[in-house]
Formats: sequence, structure tokens, C-alpha cells
Amino acid sequence: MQKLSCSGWGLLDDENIKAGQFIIECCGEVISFDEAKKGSQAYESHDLKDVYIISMDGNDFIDSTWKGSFARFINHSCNPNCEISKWIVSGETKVGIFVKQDISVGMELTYEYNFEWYGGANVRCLCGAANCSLILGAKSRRFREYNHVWENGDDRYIVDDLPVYDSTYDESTPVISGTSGGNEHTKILNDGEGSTFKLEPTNSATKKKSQRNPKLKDHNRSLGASVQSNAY
Ligand SMILES: C[S@@+](CC[C@H](N)C(=O)[O-])C[C@H]1O[C@@H](n2cnc3c(N)ncnc32)[C@H](O)[C@@H]1O
Repeated sequence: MQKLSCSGWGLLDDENIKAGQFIIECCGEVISFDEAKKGSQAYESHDLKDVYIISMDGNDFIDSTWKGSFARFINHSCNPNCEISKWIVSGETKVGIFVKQDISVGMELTYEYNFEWYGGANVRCLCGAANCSLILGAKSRRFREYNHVWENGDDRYIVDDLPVYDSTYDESTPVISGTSGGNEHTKILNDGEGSTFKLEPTNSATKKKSQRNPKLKDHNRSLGASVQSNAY
């Protein structure tokens, strides 16, 4: 995992990977459309502008904002080297990231966020691809219906005004900062197996735990997505 200049944290490949290979499962809290909508609005109203809610089929969503796998650090590209896909394991539908083309060590892993939920805000895409659609999730099914464009006061990720990261939080790798101008910090609590983690706000101008959407905080869902079919 590495902090990148413009899109926050990203996931880099640490071995040569062949096209078609499975990389990682997308995990998080499985929530409904209503919960995703409320959760996204709550995150946004608390200035948490990096959103980690994936829309599976418009009805089921995986929210990896606070709990999930390292898949939640994979950034979007309009010309990605990975793809997101669903598959059935023992009757349960899972969501994973697969490599589209051979990748060598050190390359950033990316996939298209066309199925992501962005909670009401349009986020400027900084992938730099020639075919860039300029806004994350622009092709997603619910994009036009539920998203709005940030206008006045939206200084997020403007090239001249990149998010400021507090170096205090760089001293150990298990600490990441959010991208809301450096005032949202979260700490990775690894599960000991290195595959999943839990995020918790740390101090500074961080939002308190009690400020999170209580509905999302309190409901007790397990890791791993259970969704159906293969069509997003
Ligand atoms: C699933 S997270 C990816 C990890 C994130 N970069 C981080 O620092 O935690 C998705 C968020 O990353 C940012 N992001 C990912 N890809 C991006 C891109 N191509 N351009 C701008 N922001 C991007 C957006 O804020 C998005 O809501």
C-alpha cells in the first residue's frame, strides 16, 4: 500500500501477476440500498469524501469504510489493469478483483469504479488516462439519478490544491489519513492475518466515533459479500 500524490492511498503490486489471476476479495459490511444511501450522506456530511461503498446490483452494497480487505485501497482508472467481478463459492456470491493483463512488480493496481457508489458527490477523476471520463463512477447505473456535482467550495483534488497529509501519521505504516484536507485520520487495525483490517478514527480534528451513522455502526453484519448473479 502506498500513498500516491493525487488519489490518496493506492495498492501496488508486489509480485509479477499474470492476466486472469485473482488478486483479492472485496470485503466489508453488506448493506441495503437505503443503508448505503444514508451511510454515504452521513460520511459526506462528516467531511469523509473518500467513499468505499461498492454497489453490487443496485440493491446490495459492500461498505468497506470501516471494515474490509485491502481491496478498498485500490484506486480507479479509466484504463485499468484489473477488473471487479462476482463469483460463486459454495453457493455464496463473492466479489473479487482479477488482473486483466500481465502486471509487474511496483505497478499500481486499478479497476474501473463504474459500479461504485459515491454517495451524492461527483468526484473528479485523476487517473490521467487518455480516455478518462473525468468523474468517478460516471458510467454507473445510478450515477445520474443520485449524484450531484460539487460546485462552489469543491476544492477536493484540484491539482493546485492537493489534500494535505499530516506527516505525524506517516511514522508507521498502519496509519492512513483520509483526504478531506488532512482532517480525517483513520488507523488500520490488522486482523493478524494480514488480510483484513478495521479502521478507526484517530485524534486531531478527526470525527468522533459517535459521529458516524449510528445505524451503520450498530448493525452487526459479517465480512464478505452475499449477492447474486454476475450482472452489475
Ligand atoms: C476505494 S477508495 C481507494 C483508496 C483511497 N485512495 C484512499 O486513500 O483510501 C476510493 C476513493 O479513492 C479516491 N480515488 C480513487 N481513484 C481515484 C481517481 N482515479 N481519481 C481521484 N480520486 C480517486 C476517491 O476519493 C475515492 O472515493
